[in-house]
Amino acid sequence: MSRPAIPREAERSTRSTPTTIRAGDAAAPRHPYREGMLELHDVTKRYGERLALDHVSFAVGDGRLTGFVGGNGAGKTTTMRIILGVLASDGGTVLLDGAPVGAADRRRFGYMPEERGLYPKMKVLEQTVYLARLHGWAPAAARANALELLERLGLGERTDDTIESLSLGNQQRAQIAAALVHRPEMLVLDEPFSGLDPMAVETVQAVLADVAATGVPVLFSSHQLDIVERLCDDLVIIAGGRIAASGTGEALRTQHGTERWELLVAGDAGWLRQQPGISVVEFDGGWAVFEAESDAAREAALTEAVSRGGLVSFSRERTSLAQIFKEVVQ
Ligand SMILES: Nc1ncnc2c1ncn2[C@@H]1O[C@H](COP(=O)(O)OP(=O)(O)OP(=O)(O)O)[C@@H](O)[C@H]1O
Repeated sequence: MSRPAIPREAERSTRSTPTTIRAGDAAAPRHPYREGMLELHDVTKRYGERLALDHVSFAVGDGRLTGFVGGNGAGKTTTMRIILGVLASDGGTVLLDGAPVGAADRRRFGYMPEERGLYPKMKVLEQTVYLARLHGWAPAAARANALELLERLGLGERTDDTIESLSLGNQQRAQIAAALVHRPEMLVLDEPFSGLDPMAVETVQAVLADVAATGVPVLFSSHQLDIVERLCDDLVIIAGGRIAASGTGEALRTQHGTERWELLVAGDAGWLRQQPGISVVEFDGGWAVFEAESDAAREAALTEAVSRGGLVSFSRERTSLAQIFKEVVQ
């Protein structure tokens, strides 16, 4: 995966970036555009008696948009805070390119926390530039990055407004700009799509896809399964502090999705309910979605539809993430 052509280190101020030595390669300083992945191994976290994370393991590959999905209280925020080092785990490891993630790595991460943290009285551009400067960017480059990003996120007209004067959706866009303005090498976003209107969702999706396309690993949590399904390369599903499933959408479909079939006939498809080995999941007049207990049962249903006449279509339904989610968390 190719990295952006922008010479980031050269554009930064003279503040030096700490050098990390790769495990197993004592002589080589870490390349600023690293390739590799973020990995969690057996990460465990307790809050008093409550076991919030129970041996959580998964990976976020370079250039992969990874959706982190789970119900309320499943452990997403806790996991993200541990990745970012704002919370200590009770066990397990977080690795970047095979080496434990340290403070120097984390300075190159981008993070959008659950509790949004911009200064309400500060102007949008001023705030965004300030955050880039905190990460070591020189003034002119910080301003150029901030302006480009704010424009892209639809805040080009609002750069001189204070954060508190923005609508909640626009504050959210500003928060996303804040997480991205220093061109992070790893991006972690807690619910970046919550509270966004459909146009803003599209804009943010495109921005995140572009960031991932430069080779950055991106992990984001969301309750909006349709967005996750559309956007993600990989998925991690967490339930009750344990990883219930992870992998590409296709792999999860193959492993977990119960096959469903969709039938459309010109008349009424009510007869399908009486078909042996068939269980109707959704029904509306001549349209039905059903599961078949065997290939023979499915073929018999199709034969019956043909013999009754008026068959319009018969196809396999693509398993939705919502369906997989229900299946793996129950
Ligand atoms: N500071 C805390 N003290 C005690 N328990 C906590 C604390 N933070 C989280 N928990 C508990 O740990 C579990 C995981 O919480 P977490 O916030 O990580 O879940 P989540 O998946 O992000 O949920 P949501 O989607 O609702 O934001 C929950 O049972 C929660 O109540």
